[in-house]
Amino acid sequence: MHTSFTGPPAADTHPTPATAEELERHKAAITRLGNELRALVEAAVRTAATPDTLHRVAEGVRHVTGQLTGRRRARADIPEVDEFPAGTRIYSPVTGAGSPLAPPLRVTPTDDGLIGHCTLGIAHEGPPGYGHGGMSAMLLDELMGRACAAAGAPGLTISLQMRYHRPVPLETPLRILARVTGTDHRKSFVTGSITTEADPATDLVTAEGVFVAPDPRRVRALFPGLTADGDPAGG
Ligand SMILES: CCCCCCCCCCCCCCCC(=O)SCCNC(=O)CCNC(=O)[C@H](O)C(C)(C)COP(=O)(O)OP(=O)(O)OC[C@H]1O[C@@H](n2cnc3c(N)ncnc32)[C@H](O)[C@@H]1OP(=O)(O)O
Repeated sequence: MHTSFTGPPAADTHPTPATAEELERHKAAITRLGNELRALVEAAVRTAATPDTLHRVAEGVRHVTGQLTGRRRARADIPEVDEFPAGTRIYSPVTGAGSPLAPPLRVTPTDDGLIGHCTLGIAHEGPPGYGHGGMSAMLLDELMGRACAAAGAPGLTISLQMRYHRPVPLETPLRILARVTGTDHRKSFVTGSITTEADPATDLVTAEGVFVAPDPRRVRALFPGLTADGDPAGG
């Protein structure tokens, strides 16, 4: 068992999945809820409904929220369905299928790094019709961090320099690239870019980052949810 929970177990909660099949079922259910929540967020920030309707919907959402607060993971616990640090982070605000905050970014390897695909919605808006600059930074920070992990040196961002060349259009398929360009002991130097799928030659945003693999003696203190061999801890 990987994940620990706080609070009393509720009768309507599923026992912690143990088999690969149960994990897949759990991931599918998390993903389905994430899809519905993303649709709700998008509808909520786009709607022109009346105040009465908004109050009625808010009441319904409060009721739904109450169904998910019985059995919860603690702050530092790593969900059982996750592969930390290089793989699935199902509640990541960038790549997580289960997070209503995530576009989500779909990541695949390239010859020399990673490529990500996503489409930003109106919930990610900065200037009218365009993506928030913080969203661009979040997409790049995540993919650049994942590129370090894919290259065998998972690390945390110590510096991220952003250049915003052109606004990033909403509701337009995007292409995000990340590549490790060099290393120095525990530091990795990484570049990244955002373009549209339709025009991959025109950089909208570029970034340069430095990531540091934490001192191994600090990893347990930083991530108490990991065991000594780097797997999520039991709980
Ligand atoms: C199994 C293990 C997995 C672990 C890896 C998990 C990765 C999981 C990936 C999730 C996917 C990505 C997600 C998106 C990326 C985020 O969003 S990360 C969140 C934002 N970043 C942070 O919160 C990092 C905050 N900073 C820190 O906690 C500490 O600086 C660190 C990164 C743990 C390094 O601490 P440390 O291991 O004690 O390093 P230390 O020995 O002090 O320094 C090593 C070198 O780095 C330099 N350095 C260290 N920190 C800094 C700094 N803040 N500023 C400037 N230079 C610095 C030092 O000067 C030193 O350089 P040299 O003297 O060798 O030239």
